[in-house]
Amino acid sequence: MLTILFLSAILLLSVWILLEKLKSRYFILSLAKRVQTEDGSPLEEKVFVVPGKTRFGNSFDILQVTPSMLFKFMRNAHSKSNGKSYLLYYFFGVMYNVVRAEDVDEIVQSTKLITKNVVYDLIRPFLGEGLLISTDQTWHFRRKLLTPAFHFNVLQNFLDIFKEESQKLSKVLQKQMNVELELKQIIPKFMLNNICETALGVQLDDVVEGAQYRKSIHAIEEVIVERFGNPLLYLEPYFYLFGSYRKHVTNLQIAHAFSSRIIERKREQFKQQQSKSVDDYGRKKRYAMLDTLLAAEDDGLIDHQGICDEVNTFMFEGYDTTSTCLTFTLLMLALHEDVQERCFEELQHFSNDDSDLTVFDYNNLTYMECVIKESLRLFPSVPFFGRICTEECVVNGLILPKGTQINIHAFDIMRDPRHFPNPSEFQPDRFLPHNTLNRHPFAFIPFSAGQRNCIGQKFAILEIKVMLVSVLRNFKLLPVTRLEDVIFEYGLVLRTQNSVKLMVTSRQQQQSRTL
Ligand code: HEM
Repeated sequence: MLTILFLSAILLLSVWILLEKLKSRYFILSLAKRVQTEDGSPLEEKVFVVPGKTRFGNSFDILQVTPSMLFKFMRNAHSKSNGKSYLLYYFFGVMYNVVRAEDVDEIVQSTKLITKNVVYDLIRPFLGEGLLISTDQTWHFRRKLLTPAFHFNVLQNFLDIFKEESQKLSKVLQKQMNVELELKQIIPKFMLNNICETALGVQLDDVVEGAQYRKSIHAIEEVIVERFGNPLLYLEPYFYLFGSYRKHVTNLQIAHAFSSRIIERKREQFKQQQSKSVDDYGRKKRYAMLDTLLAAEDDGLIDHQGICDEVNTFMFEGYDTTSTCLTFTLLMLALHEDVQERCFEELQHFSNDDSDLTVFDYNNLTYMECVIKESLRLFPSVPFFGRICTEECVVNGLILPKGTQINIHAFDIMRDPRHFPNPSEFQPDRFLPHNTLNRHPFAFIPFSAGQRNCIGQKFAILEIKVMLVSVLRNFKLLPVTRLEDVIFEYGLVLRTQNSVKLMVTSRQQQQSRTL
């Protein structure tokens, strides 16, 4: 009897020791491997582990949440972390959330960490293996192929198109002076026209077509966000049975049919112009984005599906991000009359006729650029971006198990008071050249950083400047939406639950009234 008791005690002790050992390596109830520190120091010294609501880690913390609840959940986790980057444990894996500029460096500079994480799997049916989502050789090859399509010389050719659209925008505003304007009903149309006519080289003369595309993108986004907030919907069969599967498929068809029609139209034009692959001086022509892809197709370097994926990626990336940026910049200008006036004054140093302005003139609008950057700092169109560890990797002194999801929260990083004192205040002067000298290189990352940074950032800044110049010359912006009433939410880009509104009034009338 004694022997049996003794043996049972030994067995229990062994099981207990084994479990303790396992517990230090694995989060048993989450079926996930734990993050360890490289130097064996306590994990809490390097990173904050967000306590879960149940014994299963954070697996049940964000089931069936709305996009705004999810946004709030992440901000709450950040506020609890005391400025440290933080870990969330889910079933089968861990998520490393980066909220410090100092922690960004090793991730974006790593040649191993270029694969996007599970969030992007939800976008894959829409954008396929386009530049945003693809990885390894496909990504390397396409990035190299498309980089020249964003060369300065190519951007220069886009200037007239941007100016034309900015004038169209001003005409629309002219008809709606002194009434409340909902910016999302106005801005996106012109930004979609811009990307279609520049990068893709096709004019959107059919207005209904563009409107339908924008509606379909919105519907696709709604479904993606619904899945994003409920991990069960990541599972295809569950999504098929209980999610908005039909809505997803119908709208994908509309969006893909739209981009296919654009490719077909351009293919016709391209065949006719193709005979001339050098310019008048005998130099190899630099093509805009879709021409580059069609030329590569001729050389057997990309297939039709590849072109579709890239066109979808560029149309989406090139229109929703810039619409969001312009919307928030206009809002901030309306709310800060002094900043608006300084921008207007800066314009007085340039020709009064927009058609005379060159790319160099737009580059020299230093203060306006500060305003755009400060708006992007506070309201980054892409509030976070992700990577996955395709193998175990050491980052910032942490051993991240294979499969770790990494999210870099630009939204939090760019509101870090160590790099931006009084971070909630709108202070464009922070970006004047002498004020940026000693700033951490990854404190301001609205376009991401490293090799997977935004290929279209120069395009975006030029485009937004051209639109702003035309608006500010003609109108004074007056506030309607107050910042304290804005409720942020996650979408494919940063969204607000309520509409962003402002009013415009004629600048000439205003001036004659004050004289
Ligand atoms: C204010 C406007 C914009 C912002 C804030 C922005 C931001 C970003 C960010 C943060 C990324 C990295 C995303 C990630 O890693 O998940 C990115 C990537 C990308 N952006 Fe932009 N973007 C803007 C405008 C544009 C425009 C105008 C275009 C095209 C004309 C464009 C095309 C792309 C593409 C193709 C990628 C993927 C690049 C790669 O992985 O190689 N973006 N952008």
